[in-house]
Amino acid sequence: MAQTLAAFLKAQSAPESLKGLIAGIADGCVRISHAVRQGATADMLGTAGDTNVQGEVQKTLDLAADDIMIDVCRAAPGVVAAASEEQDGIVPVAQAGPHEGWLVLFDPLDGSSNIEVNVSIGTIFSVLPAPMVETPRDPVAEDFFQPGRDQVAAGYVVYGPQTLLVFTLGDGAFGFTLEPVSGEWVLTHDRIAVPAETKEFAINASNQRHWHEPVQRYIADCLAGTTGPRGKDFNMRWVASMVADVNRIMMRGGVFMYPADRKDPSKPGRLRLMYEAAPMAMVMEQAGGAASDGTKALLDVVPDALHQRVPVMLGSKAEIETLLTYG
Ligand SMILES: O=P(O)(O)OC[C@H]1O[C@](O)(COP(=O)(O)O)[C@@H](O)[C@@H]1O
Ligand SMILES: [Mg+2]
Ligand SMILES: [Mg+2]
Repeated sequence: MAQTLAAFLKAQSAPESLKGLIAGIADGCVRISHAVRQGATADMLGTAGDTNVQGEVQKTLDLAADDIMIDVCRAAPGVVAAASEEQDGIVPVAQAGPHEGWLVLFDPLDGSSNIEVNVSIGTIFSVLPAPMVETPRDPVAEDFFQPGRDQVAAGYVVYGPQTLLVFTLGDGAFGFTLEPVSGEWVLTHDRIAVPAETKEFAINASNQRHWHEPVQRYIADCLAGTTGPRGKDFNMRWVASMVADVNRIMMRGGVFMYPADRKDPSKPGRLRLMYEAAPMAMVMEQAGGAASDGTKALLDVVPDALHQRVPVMLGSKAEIETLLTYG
């Protein structure tokens, strides 16, 4: 009998409140998965009529998933505050004090453009330590401005043909599949190891004319295949849900890129550092892969805004090293 998430968490040496939080997030994602599967039968498709702080149209499912994740944070032990793609500011839950506590960040529904077309979507989460302060005080946004390296846990769920939870507590990355009959998460991917070499890349090629020169050269060399300097044929995949693209790379290797480009010089890349890039980078590193913003490890980027964007290059270690030699 495969190990359940509950049994796995029990065996981990992490603080009890952190394990309780992960169990709560997993339960919350089961609820989100039900909402995803209801689709049009429960009016779960379509827009909610509002925009988020980034000017993106919010979908019904974005908001339903956000409500569930905020509920999880309010109910879980030790959570001091939460932050979400769908919330302008932080959501205070408790006071920071002279005790251990957690700050939770999430992208409640990743890949929203795929909701109506029934393509895999997901949830991404990150857990940071709350500051320990002698005199209890309300949490503030600045408490969250810690590099990804400080994360105590990170992970994602893919709502695809299977519902899969992949997470790390800082000692390896593990995958649990939601067993549809029992409703249990069971360990199906023990200590995931991303192949170091690859012949597969993922990038939104419609942005090609906006890319900077090093990315242009790297992709041109991949496309040249056996006739080019790389001497091998590459394949290309782009789901447009980061969770699905990165999960594919976790399972069979590859490179995922959303680089900075010239499309909108005010935006250094499309993906958000704190609830998309940093948690995926931690999971990727814990599985033996690599993650960079093009100049340094993604986990070393220190945020100064909740919704800040960052260039992302992550995946198979040797291929990321090759990509970085392009400048
Ligand atoms: O529209 P594009 O350029 O294909 O961008 C796709 C990227 O945008 C995202 O959908 C952003 O996520 P949200 O749906 O949470 O806003 C990523 O999952 C994905 O990698
Ligand atoms: Mg997203
Ligand atoms: Mg989202």
